[in-house]
Order: sequence, then C-alpha cells, then structure tokens
Amino acid sequence: MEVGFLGLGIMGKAMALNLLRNGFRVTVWNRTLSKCKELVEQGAYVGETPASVINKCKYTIAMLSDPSAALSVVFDKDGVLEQICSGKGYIDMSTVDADTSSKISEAITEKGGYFLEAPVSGSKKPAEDGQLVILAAGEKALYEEMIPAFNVLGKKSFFLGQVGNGAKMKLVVNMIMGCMMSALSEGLSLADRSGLNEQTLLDVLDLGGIANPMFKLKGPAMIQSNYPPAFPLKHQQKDMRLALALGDENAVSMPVAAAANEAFKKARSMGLGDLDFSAVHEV
Ligand SMILES: NC(=O)C1=CN([C@@H]2O[C@H](COP(=O)(O)OP(=O)(O)OC[C@H]3O[C@@H](n4cnc5c(N)ncnc54)[C@H](OP(=O)(O)O)[C@@H]3O)[C@@H](O)[C@H]2O)C=CC1
Ligand SMILES: O=CCCC(=O)O
Repeated sequence: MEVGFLGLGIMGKAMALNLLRNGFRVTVWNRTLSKCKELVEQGAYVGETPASVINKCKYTIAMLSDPSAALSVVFDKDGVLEQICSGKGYIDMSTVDADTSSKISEAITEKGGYFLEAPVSGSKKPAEDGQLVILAAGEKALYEEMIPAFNVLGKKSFFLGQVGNGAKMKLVVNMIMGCMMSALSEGLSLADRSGLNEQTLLDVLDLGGIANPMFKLKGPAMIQSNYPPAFPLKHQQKDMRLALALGDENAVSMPVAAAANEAFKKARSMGLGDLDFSAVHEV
C-alpha cells in the first residue's frame, strides 16, 4: 500500500518510520524539509509540497501541530486542496478541534475527495511501537480502506461516526490527562515540601486504585526535574484550551480543567513549551 505522510515531528516521524518498516511505500513532506532525511535513508520518497504528495498518493496522512498548521497545509498555496480529487483519501491524525476538522472535511469533500479524522492516544514510544489508540470519524469507507495502516500504527482503532466526534473524543481524553498530570505535580510538591519522599509517594500510588502508566513512566523523571519531550507542553496546553472551548460550547462547567490549563499556560510563559508536558511540575 502506498501512503503520503505530511508532518514529521515527534509523532509523524515515528509513525512514518513504522509504516516503512512494515512494507508500506511512503512519500513524506515536512515544512522543514531537512527532517525528511532520516526517512529517505529508510526508503521513503520525498514530495516537494503537500500538493505533490497528494498528486502521487491515493491516501495521505497528516500529523501536524495544531489547527493553524492543519488548515495551512490544506488551504494554502501548494496545499492539499490543489490536488485532492475523486478517489483520493485524506486522513488527518493531528489533534485539532471539531470545527477545524469540519472545515477541512467540507473542502476535501467538495473536491470529490474522502476525509477521515483520526487523532491518536499514546505518545512517542507507542508511536514507535505501533501501539497507538486511533479515534477515527468521518468517511466509513475510507476508515475501512485504512485498516491495514491503522493495524500497523495502533493497537486498537475506534470508528466514532461523523466528523468531529474523533476530535472531541481526543480533546476529552487529553483534558483528563492534563488534569491528572497537574494533580500529580501538585502531589509531588506537597509530598516534598511536607517532608515526605517523592519516590515513596510514587510507589504508594502505583499500588493503589489510581495507579496508571503515565504516573509510572513520567513520575521518576519529574522528581529529577527531567522533561525530555515526548508530548510537548505547548501541545498539551493547546488541547486544554480546545477542550475548554468545547466545554463552553456545551455549557459544561470544568473548574478542574480550567485550573490545570492555567498551570500549563504559566509553564508556557516560563519558556517550557518545548519540554515534555510533565514540565508543568516546574510551575
Ligand atoms: N507528541 C505526542 O505525544 C502526541 C502528539 N499528538 C498530536 O499530534 C500532533 C503532532 O504532535 P508532535 O509530533 O508531538 O508535534 P511536533 O511539534 O513534534 O511536530 C509538529 C509538526 O507540525 C509541523 N508544523 C507546525 N506548524 C506548521 C505549519 N504552519 N505548516 C506546516 N507544518 C507545520 C512541524 O513542521 P516543522 O518540522 O517544520 O516544524 C512538525 O512536522 C499534534 O497535534 C499533537 O497534539 C497526539 C498524540 C501524542
Ligand atoms: O496527545 C497526546 C497524548 C499523549 C498520551 O496519550 O500519552
């Protein structure tokens, strides 16, 4: 199967490499073209523009930072819309809001193309290991055609119905995750300042009802103030912001998420946006 891949950041690079290793023919594009080099060494082709990737491939996946990047790659000059046409599928796996996804979907569909949104749960390591959880919505036929790729990229994929449902599900999940990370940060600080051992707190948490892989993975590094970026903090804050907007639209009161968002915003203002989102601990 041949796929195009737009966006070779932390996630996109791992996902595209995974597809290559599993026998897919992959044509990549990244805004900073030099980031295509490692993929080329592994057998990928390079497209000069998003439009040229769409022209070459029947299916093209995008994994871009935020709504503005997702829109730009589709609507700007040399973008996806210039070449999308009947018989071609566009799968946006970026985390964006439902409105952004709908705008992209409408534009692609107007040109005769098929659209699927498919944001993912799971970070750098699950992306490398093909263990993501895929939250797809949109064109069911395209979802079914993408199953071979989703089976390589993820351990489970969900089809959630109409465009927007995948984006919303992803934002709800990340809103919960951001609140948990914020609570862990406060707990570690409270333990430390009140004379307790932080590692002992992690050990206690890991044996009880709120044990989870994230605390286990990130907690020990947080104690060392070590935040190598797997999920950049600026993206977590973007997701909190988009989740709070979804709450506004639906009149859902989210005081916990609002407080967590303030912590992530403060961390961004301290210049921590490119570190892992666990760097909220510094706030
Ligand atoms: N990291 C993670 O753990 C996870 C991330 N996600 C989501 O996946 C998406 C990608 O995340 P991640 O890989 O971590 O992010 P990165 O910041 O590592 O990569 C972002 C990508 O978007 C590209 N980009 C940014 N702005 C533009 C633009 N205006 N036009 C074109 N391309 C642009 C970047 O290109 P360039 O190299 O030129 O800057 C890069 O390829 C985000 O939506 C994130 O929320 C979802 C699950 C997990
Ligand atoms: O959007 C990022 C999600 C990170 C994760 O699920 O661990």
